[in-house]
Amino acid sequence: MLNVNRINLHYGAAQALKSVSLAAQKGKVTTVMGRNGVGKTSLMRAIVGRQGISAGSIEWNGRDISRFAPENRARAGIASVPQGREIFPLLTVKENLETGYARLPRRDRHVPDEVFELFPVLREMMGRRGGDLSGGQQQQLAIGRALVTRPELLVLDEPTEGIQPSIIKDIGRAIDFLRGRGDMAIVLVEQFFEFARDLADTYVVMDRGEVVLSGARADMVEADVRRWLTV
Ligand SMILES: Nc1ncnc2c1ncn2[C@@H]1O[C@H](COP(=O)(O)OP(=O)(O)OP(=O)(O)O)[C@@H](O)[C@H]1O
Repeated sequence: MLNVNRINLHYGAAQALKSVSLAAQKGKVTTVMGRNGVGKTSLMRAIVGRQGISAGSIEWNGRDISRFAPENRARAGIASVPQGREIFPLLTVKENLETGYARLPRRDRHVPDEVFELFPVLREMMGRRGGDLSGGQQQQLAIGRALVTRPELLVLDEPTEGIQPSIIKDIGRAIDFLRGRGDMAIVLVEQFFEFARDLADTYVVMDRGEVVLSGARADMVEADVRRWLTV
């Protein structure tokens, strides 16, 4: 279980997160919604260790990982699909997937079958360069690369951004499948409201660095959430 407890995050003097709390459980999807620039990516970066926090704590499976370096969080089972995907354009699809091997014992250094079951296009494209894939295929590759590390916490930052509807559906199905396996906690940052709503077990809405609404999807009042999302 992930517990983010009242964290602050600063960029120099500018405060991007103010006392933000969030929980994520295995077998559940926690969605983070909010307009551009409200701090969603900063929260993701804090969870995976790419940005330090200035107050509060981040606990994963009962351990305080607030001061862990990103590679130690990865070793503890945390993987992310960053905004903009960050795949390696000059490496092939196969090589991109293999970059996930670094933290795995030798016997686990293979791509799990489920990656190709969820995203068959990756098998067809194994020899192609990452940079030659469409945006949607790159997003599938970024998710596949995260799954290679067999994460127990998967953090996805706006996976539908700039992606065509058919691939958005595939990504939604993949997230739903991974949730159903029950052994992975999923944090989904998403601005596409319907996509976020349909996948959420619990949700938080952020505005100006703070959580302004949160709860179970079953109790969500859509109009209240939408009010925070419209400009
Ligand atoms: N590296 C940085 N240095 C300084 N300020 C930053 C940095 N990264 C983000 N910010 C600022 O922190 C605030 C939160 O940004 P963040 O990217 O976390 O928001 P976001 O909700 O993810 O937005 P988007 O949906 O556009 O990705 C913004 O005001 C942004 O300008």
